[in-house]
Amino acid sequence: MNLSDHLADLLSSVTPADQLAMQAARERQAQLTKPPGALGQLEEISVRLAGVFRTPKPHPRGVAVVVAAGDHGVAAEGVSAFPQTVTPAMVGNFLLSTPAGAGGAAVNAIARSLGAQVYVLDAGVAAELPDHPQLIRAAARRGTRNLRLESAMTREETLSLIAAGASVARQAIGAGADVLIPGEMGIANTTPASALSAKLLGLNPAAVTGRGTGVDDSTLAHKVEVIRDALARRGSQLSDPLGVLADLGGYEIAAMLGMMLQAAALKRAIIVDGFVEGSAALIGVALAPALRDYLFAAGLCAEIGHRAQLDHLKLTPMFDLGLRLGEGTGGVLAAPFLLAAAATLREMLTFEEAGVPGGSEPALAPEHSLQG
Ligand SMILES: O=C(O)c1ccc[n+]([C@@H]2O[C@H](COP(=O)([O-])O)[C@@H](O)[C@H]2O)c1
Ligand SMILES: Cc1cc2nc[nH]c2cc1C
Repeated sequence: MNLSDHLADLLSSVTPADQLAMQAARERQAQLTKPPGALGQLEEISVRLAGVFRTPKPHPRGVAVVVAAGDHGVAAEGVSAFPQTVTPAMVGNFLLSTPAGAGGAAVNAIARSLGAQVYVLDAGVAAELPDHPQLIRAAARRGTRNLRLESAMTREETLSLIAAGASVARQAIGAGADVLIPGEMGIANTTPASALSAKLLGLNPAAVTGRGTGVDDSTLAHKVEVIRDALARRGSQLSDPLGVLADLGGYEIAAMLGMMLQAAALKRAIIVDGFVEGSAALIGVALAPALRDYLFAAGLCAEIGHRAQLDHLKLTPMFDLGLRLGEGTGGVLAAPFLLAAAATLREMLTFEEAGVPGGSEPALAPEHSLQG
């Protein structure tokens, strides 16, 4: 199958969540031993999980994060607080042996603390990466082109990274993941993420461009100008979301999009971590609106454009810890909320089952009805 047929196939497999299972879950939530609504946001999460897993008693088990790494030609414009050499060095860090286990980065430590699997994908790092048995190679090119001046990626490269992301999602799901977290690492990637967000949301670049790794005021102003120039090229049209991604995106963003589409096609829950992940999700819902049913927002991240992304996606963040790291860290932190929400629906007893007074009266069967 060629790559564009592969994408068309994936898009047509992304179908809406199961409304009947959601309705049954809502009814069950109303009978569980707690005041109505007392589990707050966990209740809506549990109902949405019922829709994803197509049962009023969902039982998601494995959690996996895939860290896709890529470099960006636009780094040459001086839009990051860190040099591009940090990207391959961090890929090394994701894979390093440490006394605690594999990987010395935040995502490794957080994933270990919660029992989540970590996969590492070279989506297009600029430097040659040394071989490592756990490194999944998918680079179509060593870093994107400079999006200020030209299209960052070709359509073929974009399709190839979407397919690579889909493939690693199948691998993770095959190994037991029911909750998939796309994560990323790539110096300068908040610039493409901001450019994509400005374009897709129709917002002024200044409204969706933040400090990323922590750029100062003058670098932030320059970053906004770089994004304005990129948009002024008019290299793509909103009616062609794949073209927009190729024009303004990044290889790891395309890979995360592929992961999301594949996980949704296989009816798994997807946690969307931060601002860079959010930009992949915006392309995803433009291509396949039903993708939204499978997305769960982790926390609100510190990038100023994140709120606008989540509003567009109609997703509610689960916490606000001021995270601005990336790597899928917030997504991994959010996973226990999903597992716990599903457990309430699956394992809590109803008022009737537990013999607790105060539940709503079950509807009278017609043969017992006073008028019957
Ligand atoms: O996704 C986010 O919310 C996020 C917010 C701020 C920074 N990051 C990470 O920081 C890097 C991009 O920042 P920058 O300043 O180089 O564009 C990249 O490696 C991302 O993983 C990620
Ligand atoms: C050290 C470092 C680690 C990161 N992880 C994700 N983005 C990052 C950016 C930097 C600079």
